Amino acid sequence: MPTKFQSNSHMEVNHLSWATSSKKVLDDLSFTIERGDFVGILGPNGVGKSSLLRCMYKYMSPDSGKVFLNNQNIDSISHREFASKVAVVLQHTHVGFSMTARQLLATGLINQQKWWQRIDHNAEKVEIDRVLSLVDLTDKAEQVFESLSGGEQQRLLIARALLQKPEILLLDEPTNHLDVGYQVEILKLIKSLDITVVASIHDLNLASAFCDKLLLLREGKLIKHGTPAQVLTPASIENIYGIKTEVDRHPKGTHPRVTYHFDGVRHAAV
Ligand SMILES: Nc1ncnc2c1ncn2[C@@H]1O[C@H](COP(=O)(O)OP(=O)(O)OP(=O)(O)O)[C@@H](O)[C@H]1O
Repeated sequence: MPTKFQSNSHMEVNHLSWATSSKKVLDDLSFTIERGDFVGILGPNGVGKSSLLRCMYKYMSPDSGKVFLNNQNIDSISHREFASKVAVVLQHTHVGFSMTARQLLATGLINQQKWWQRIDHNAEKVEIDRVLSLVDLTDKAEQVFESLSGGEQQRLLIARALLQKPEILLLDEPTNHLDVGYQVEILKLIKSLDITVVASIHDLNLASAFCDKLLLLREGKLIKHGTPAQVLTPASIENIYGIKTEVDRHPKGTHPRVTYHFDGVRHAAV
């Protein structure tokens, strides 16, 4: 059957499957990412979230199925053109040799330069200072990447992705390593960009508060896709994670709030 694109489709994953020699990791996944949506990918450890993202950013080819960007099969888009539209922030990024935060950010601008253009170092500096300030790392600009804390590295990599001015940002656990304050700050920042975002997230309450749509995976299959209220029900959470929860409305918003049951745990007296 030919793919029927939805009018607002920014990315489309169509019957995507991928397996290792011993395991079917992604099993016939189909969904549409609408333009401007912040989409969260949820599911237990090892369920295939990173593998799905890898297929979506052209790092890995699926065994079957297709991924479309602006209704164009990503296989037919050159890596350079793809990189000008889609930025990626991974969980573990190795920076091969010692680079300061500022030098690392400068590498994020290389893709945008055309060979006939002279590099405007002043404009580059202004742009780098802007994103350093956005992620609150101005005072770390001259520090070597490896000597930054895990959270600082994560924020710097997000800043580098923002320099690309992508239309789509794909993030693998962007809140990993971040303390609660920065988790909220980074998600607020990402949300304020007004671009399409797809991110794997473990924290159900943060996913509920920030995401427009959620994809819930189990054993490589898409179990639910919809708004946080449609996806985050006690039944689906118990089905996927095996824990009991209460789900009500967040008192400061309309999104679901998930409270975990800790049966059998003796809590401290108040
Ligand atoms: N290149 C590979 N070779 C062998 N197995 C792989 C490979 N890539 C992924 N896997 C396996 O596929 C499964 C899904 O891995 P993936 O990293 O996509 O899960 P995830 O949902 O992102 O997990 P987590 O939440 O722990 O980050 C895991 O069992 C993993 O070991």
